[in-house]
Amino acid sequence: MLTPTLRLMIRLVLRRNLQDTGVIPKTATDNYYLVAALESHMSDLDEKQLLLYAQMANLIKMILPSVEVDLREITENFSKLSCNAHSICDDQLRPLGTGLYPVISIINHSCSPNSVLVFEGRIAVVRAMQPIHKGDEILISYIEIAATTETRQEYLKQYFFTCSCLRCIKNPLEERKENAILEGYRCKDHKCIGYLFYEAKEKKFTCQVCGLSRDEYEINRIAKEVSTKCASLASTVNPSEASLLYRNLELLELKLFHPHSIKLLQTRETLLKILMELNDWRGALTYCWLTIPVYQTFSTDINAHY
Ligand SMILES: C[S@@+](CC[C@H](N)C(=O)[O-])C[C@H]1O[C@@H](n2cnc3c(N)ncnc32)[C@H](O)[C@@H]1O
Repeated sequence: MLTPTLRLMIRLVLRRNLQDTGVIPKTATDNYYLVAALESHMSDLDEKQLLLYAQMANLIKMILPSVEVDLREITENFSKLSCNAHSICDDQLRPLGTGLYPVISIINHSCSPNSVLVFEGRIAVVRAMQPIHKGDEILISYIEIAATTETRQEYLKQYFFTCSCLRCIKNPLEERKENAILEGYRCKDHKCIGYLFYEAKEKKFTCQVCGLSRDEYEINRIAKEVSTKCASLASTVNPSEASLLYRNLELLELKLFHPHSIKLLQTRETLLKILMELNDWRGALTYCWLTIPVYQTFSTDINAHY
């Protein structure tokens, strides 16, 4: 089966061919489709990526033997596609394919964006997530924003730039705070959403908001239970059974992780998908609401929340 990117590339090659032979007219946006960004990025591609693109270009030559195919141009275009195309998802967030939208392609990235790209069918819609003042740049995130700076920079390598948004250039203390929320533990007082720093000398994790501590032994014990539960989930295929097991995992993770941690978010997002599969829309909506505060935290100033 052809990948969405390959299918899109075949359509672009055929379109270009039909235009070059005068069968269909050229349009004003044609040149824009694959020139946005990446003109200088070919030299940045690592060998493995270049080889993959070259192999895919060869595949197109085999699929379209009667069409004149410029291998270098197609290799370059694959690379441009990877920077400019977007995955189209349905309203249940299932990937439907890949789309190239000339106007959307000019929107830059931020790890704390003011807008989000969503799809209504095949129509791409950019929605503001907060008031945007006249003259402000509209920014979306190309990647999952519930991730540490290190992980986000890793994800962004495929777009050939180093992000320097406010979230990426914060000071070491702010960085530690964000990591303690995303990958750390929750406060002993479940009403407090403070973040915990590890104190090696005393082998304890102390909440930086209320001052309560959790000892390392207790944390390790629950962490072990969580990983045992996660391992037992791998063999589950039945959605009803999976929903029960994931709810148990969620309850256990709630005792361990920060309420806005990536681990808890992932468990809740999995539960959301399972509940949609079970047509339990009320349950799915509840989990949808539970994921929102995590994203709110990172699309605005983190200090406003903790
Ligand atoms: C979809 S295009 C965005 C539009 C592009 N800046 C342009 O002028 O056509 C993606 C490319 O834009 C650049 N880009 C996007 N966001 C950026 C950011 N926050 N900092 C630096 N470069 C960025 C990168 O080169 C990336 O590969």
